[in-house]
Amino acid sequence: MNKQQLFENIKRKKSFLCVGLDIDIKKIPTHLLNEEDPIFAFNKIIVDSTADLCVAYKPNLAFYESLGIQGWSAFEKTVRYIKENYPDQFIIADAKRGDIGNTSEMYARSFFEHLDIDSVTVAPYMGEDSVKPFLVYPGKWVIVLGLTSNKGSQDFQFTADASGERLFEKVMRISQTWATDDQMMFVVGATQGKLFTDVRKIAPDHFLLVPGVGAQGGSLQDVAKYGMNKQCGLLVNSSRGIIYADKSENFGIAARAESKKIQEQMEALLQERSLI
Ligand SMILES: O=c1ccn([C@@H]2O[C@H](COP(=O)(O)O)[C@@H](O)[C@H]2O)c(=O)[nH]1
Repeated sequence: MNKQQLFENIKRKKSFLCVGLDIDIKKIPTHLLNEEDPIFAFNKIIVDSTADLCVAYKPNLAFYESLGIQGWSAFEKTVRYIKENYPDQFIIADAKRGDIGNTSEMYARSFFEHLDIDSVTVAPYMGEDSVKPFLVYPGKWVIVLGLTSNKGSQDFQFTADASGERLFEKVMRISQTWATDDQMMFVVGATQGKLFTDVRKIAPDHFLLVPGVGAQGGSLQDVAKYGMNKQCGLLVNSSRGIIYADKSENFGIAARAESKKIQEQMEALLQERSLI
């Protein structure tokens, strides 16, 4: 999927919502524990309940890997289920990979060849040769950590060099020279509010993956105000706020209601900017 196709999906669905599939076996309704694959059973209901309201799904690998083979199998089944039943969805493997070149090649092979996922998040700390192996797959995306949503983003990402350029700015300025904006996005946390203005000075045309609304308290309105561009340019993720909106057997209905609430706000924001 390229940038224009992603934008077309956003306009058609009036939504730039990404539903985060961060499934903790300790938090899913207990009746599902009788299923052969409780995590997949949970995901199937979440996906079927939300697919018309979002344009992307983001399973975070940590939640699957924590369960060993069973978790990885649930992850693969979930990806295949989405691809077969909702082929217009953009799938993000939130794995935050990145290593020396030959190792990154294996990570890329796993997500882009074995699973044919649309994109993977990558930590850029190890530099160009750690990111490039992900960029040789036509139509696939690398999502580079830019300015993260957590408190610890303050520890390194705001450190400025002698010219005043902050680390997150340097990361985004340099890494975008490795790929086109049809292959690379950046992660920018919803909790960063007004700083989206600074991000847009460096990356005016890139899509941004924006985690941090919902459970982390980031403001969708601020993200749109400071971060939206002429192709929307935003995939805003909510994980816990949607998947655990209700912990009973009605969790699918509640996930849908929560997604609908966010989608309606997104529709209004897209309308305000005359993008739909
Ligand atoms: O800066 C970042 C980068 C990644 N994440 C991930 O996004 C989701 C957020 O989940 P919520 O439950 O909606 O808070 C999760 O997978 C994080 O690992 C992030 O939050 N911030």
